[in-house]
Amino acid sequence: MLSAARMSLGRRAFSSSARSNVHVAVLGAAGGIGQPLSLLLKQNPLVTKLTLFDIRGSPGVAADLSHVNSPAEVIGYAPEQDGLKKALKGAEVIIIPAGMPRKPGMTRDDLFNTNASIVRDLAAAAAETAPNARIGIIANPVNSTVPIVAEVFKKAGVYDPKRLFGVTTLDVVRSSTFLSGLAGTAPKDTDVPVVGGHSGATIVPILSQTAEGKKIVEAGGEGLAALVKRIQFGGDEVVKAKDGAGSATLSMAYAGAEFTDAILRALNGEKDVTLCTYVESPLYADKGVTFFSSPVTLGSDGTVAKINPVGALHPTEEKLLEACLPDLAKNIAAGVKFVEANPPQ
Ligand SMILES: NC(=O)C1=CN([C@@H]2O[C@H](COP(=O)(O)OP(=O)(O)OC[C@H]3O[C@@H](n4cnc5c(N)ncnc54)[C@H](O)[C@@H]3O)[C@@H](O)[C@H]2O)C=CC1
Ligand SMILES: O=C([O-])CC(=O)C(=O)O
Repeated sequence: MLSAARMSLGRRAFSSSARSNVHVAVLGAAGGIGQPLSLLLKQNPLVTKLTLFDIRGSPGVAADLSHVNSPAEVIGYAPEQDGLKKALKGAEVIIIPAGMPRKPGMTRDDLFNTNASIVRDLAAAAAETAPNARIGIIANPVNSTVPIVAEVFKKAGVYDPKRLFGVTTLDVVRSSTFLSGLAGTAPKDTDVPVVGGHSGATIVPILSQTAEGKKIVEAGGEGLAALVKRIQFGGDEVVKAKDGAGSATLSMAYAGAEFTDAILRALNGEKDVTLCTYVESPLYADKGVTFFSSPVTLGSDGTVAKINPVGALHPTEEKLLEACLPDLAKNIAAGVKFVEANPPQ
């Protein structure tokens, strides 16, 4: 079993010996997630340069953020005059929240038609201009958009699976919040690994691997079912409450900042930084699930060093995992097929 530090939540270790040259690019920076995420990254002392790109509004967001008195230089680029390339040039970490959010009644897969091509085109630009960057994909449906980026990078001949991540941190954040709320524990001490993918039944919280969660799993019944459902459908809860105005933005920005911070900390020399993230994975590849989220340990270059297995599961969690795999395999295949049929121009 892995240590409780696996999700790295609430454990910001800002070192005074921070590497002084980490350039982070945010694509989709003027959106509901992009703006607060960029604000949180501007506050991170491990970031020294922050470039913001969006099809609209990023120069304004950058001007605003540049008045915050933290070290990171912030520059916003519009699509004109090769703005995307300029935003990507020299980027070591690229975070992509560009894309349409859900409205009530939609599934994440309903976003595929719009977001697949947005992510494909941004990935093609990244493959050309910043092929060695670490890339975190927030845009939904994550289960498919991450394989899309992989296929685009393969076509460009620059794919390194160790550098590509799907951001599933919000599922870990939600699990920590919901479980600690029930157990009366401190959220920062309540780390729940969440494995699988990022939509409905593909989200598999492993509650039994925490002391508080184990009690709930062993008690079973409606209490367990309600907690698992809330974690798996936390996104729907926000979509419904926002009533047509989008999906989770602030909690996602927080989660995206935590995800990015994990990469920055690994780059800054912190050892054994481990977090659940959706990566190309051998764990269930024999079932067609070539991408899977499990606890991943980062190396000193902020890339995947070790993909850890899911660990011991309670029988109810084994069932959740069984239900996850076929859906995930379909979502991955859809992403691969999309790039085959619609290669980047
Ligand atoms: N991974 C996760 O856990 C989560 C993922 N999401 C997803 O994140 C995405 C963004 O959500 P929001 O920020 O709420 O949406 P939003 O609509 O507020 O912002 C999206 C931004 O992307 C920009 N954009 C669109 N096409 C672009 C392109 N080709 N290049 C650059 N920028 C482009 C838009 O101009 C807009 O500013 C959605 O797909 C949503 O489903 C949302 C919450 C959690
Ligand atoms: O639910 C959505 O569409 C946005 C999302 O991925 C989440 O909040 O987990």
